[in-house]
Amino acid sequence: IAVFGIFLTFPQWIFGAIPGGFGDILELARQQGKRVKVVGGGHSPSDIACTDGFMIHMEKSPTLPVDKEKLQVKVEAGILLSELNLELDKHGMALENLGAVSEVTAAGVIGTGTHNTGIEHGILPTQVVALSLLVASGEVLECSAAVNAELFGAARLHLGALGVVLDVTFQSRARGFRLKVTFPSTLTQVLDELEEHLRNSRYFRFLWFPHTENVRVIYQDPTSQPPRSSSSWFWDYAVGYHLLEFLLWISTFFPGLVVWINRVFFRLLFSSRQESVGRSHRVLNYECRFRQHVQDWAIPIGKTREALLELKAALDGDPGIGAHFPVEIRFCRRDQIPLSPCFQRDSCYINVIMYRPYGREAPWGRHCCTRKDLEQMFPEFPKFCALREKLDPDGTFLNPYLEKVLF
Ligand SMILES: Cc1cc2nc3c(=O)[nH]c(=O)nc-3n(C[C@H](O)[C@H](O)[C@H](O)COP(=O)(O)OP(=O)(O)OC[C@H]3O[C@@H](n4cnc5c(N)ncnc54)[C@H](O)[C@@H]3O)c2cc1C
Ligand SMILES: O=C1O[C@H]([C@@H](O)CO)C(O)=C1O
Repeated sequence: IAVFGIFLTFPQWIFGAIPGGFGDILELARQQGKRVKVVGGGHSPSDIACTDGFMIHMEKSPTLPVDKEKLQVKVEAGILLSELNLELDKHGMALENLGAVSEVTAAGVIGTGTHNTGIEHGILPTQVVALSLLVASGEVLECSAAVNAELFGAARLHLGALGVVLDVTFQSRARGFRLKVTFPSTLTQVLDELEEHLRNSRYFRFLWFPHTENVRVIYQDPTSQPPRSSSSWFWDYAVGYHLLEFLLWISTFFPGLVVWINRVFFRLLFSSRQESVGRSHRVLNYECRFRQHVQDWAIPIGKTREALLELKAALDGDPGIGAHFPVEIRFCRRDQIPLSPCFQRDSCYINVIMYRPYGREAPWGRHCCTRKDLEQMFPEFPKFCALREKLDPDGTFLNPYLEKVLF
């Protein structure tokens, strides 16, 4: 938490009652030469939301109007998706897609471009149809495809760099159930059958178990079937969480154990076909277990086979590396959001994890992308930077992370 920061936990409506609201904070920060960051659920596995200036935290915000005709809902920026899921459920609605966890906020998920999987679906920011943004000048700008369209595009994946998102309007869908089907395969087979899997399921992803050929295929599509569960506390938690954490902790002293953990746990927990039916948001969210480092890379979908076989060869070629399972492979449809990893191309996401059993540090590298790299990866990056500089010439919303990595 910032040393000099003011940790403001008032929901926006309190600030709305104070003349100027968040605008006063910007003014105060300006007078004290401080910068301002907004934190959502604090779930980004990086320093992107950190600051030594003022930190604004909006929470427990009520939802605003639901448009049942258009199936749209306007929410305050700080609402957790876990709260929104329940609110929408009351209205017979649900978000089209969600990341692995819902303890994240409406403005946070468009801060970093949260995604799940589904080649017919984009990343979560593509579900946003409007938002309002308090910019450094103190002005509140309404943004949508029709109003301030260029800023709307940039603000749908804003990195916390454009201002304070005050509210977000999501396009949702009718609520329903999803059938989750999981079954074993091999890396070679799933890569050979990739097109077929992408046709078989609109929400297809798979988990590869490093140092093995083993893969767990997952389909999680809407269904009219009634709810049924396949979970078992013993296998999912006693073995799949607590025993795994203990064995990974042992492996921090004996790294050669990781290969065996990947093999044995695949056999124990992931080598049979399973089916279950649950509420959409419950199936899309999943158990992420204990503390971990994560890096999620997006590549052109056509490079999926090449990238994974290269990753496998690198691991097989270096017996000193013990890579934890799973490497999670997901797919998202192209979009027109300037800083989206799916900008104008269908993408494959490769999510690499390294658990930290009982908090014990694990060997982990940070991504080393610089502005130069990002200008190559994101054609619209210079335009985003120019827009950011125009809106916030004094860098009020910057922090060391954004300056090091982006600007
Ligand atoms: C267990 C776990 C599982 C995850 N699973 C997935 C997954 O499946 N897919 C995926 O893509 N990601 C996943 N993530 C990453 C997560 O979805 C993103 O990091 C997301 O941005 C976190 O949302 P948050 O509300 O916690 O935002 P924070 O981390 O608090 O902030 C994210 C960014 O948004 C900015 N911000 C937040 N609120 C505002 C606001 N009101 N105005 C302006 N800027 C704001 C912050 O300054 C920061 O730059 C996971 C993370 C964890 C910890
Ligand atoms: O950051 C992330 O964390 C989860 C998962 O790796 C947690 O175990 C996920 O899918 C992300 O993109």
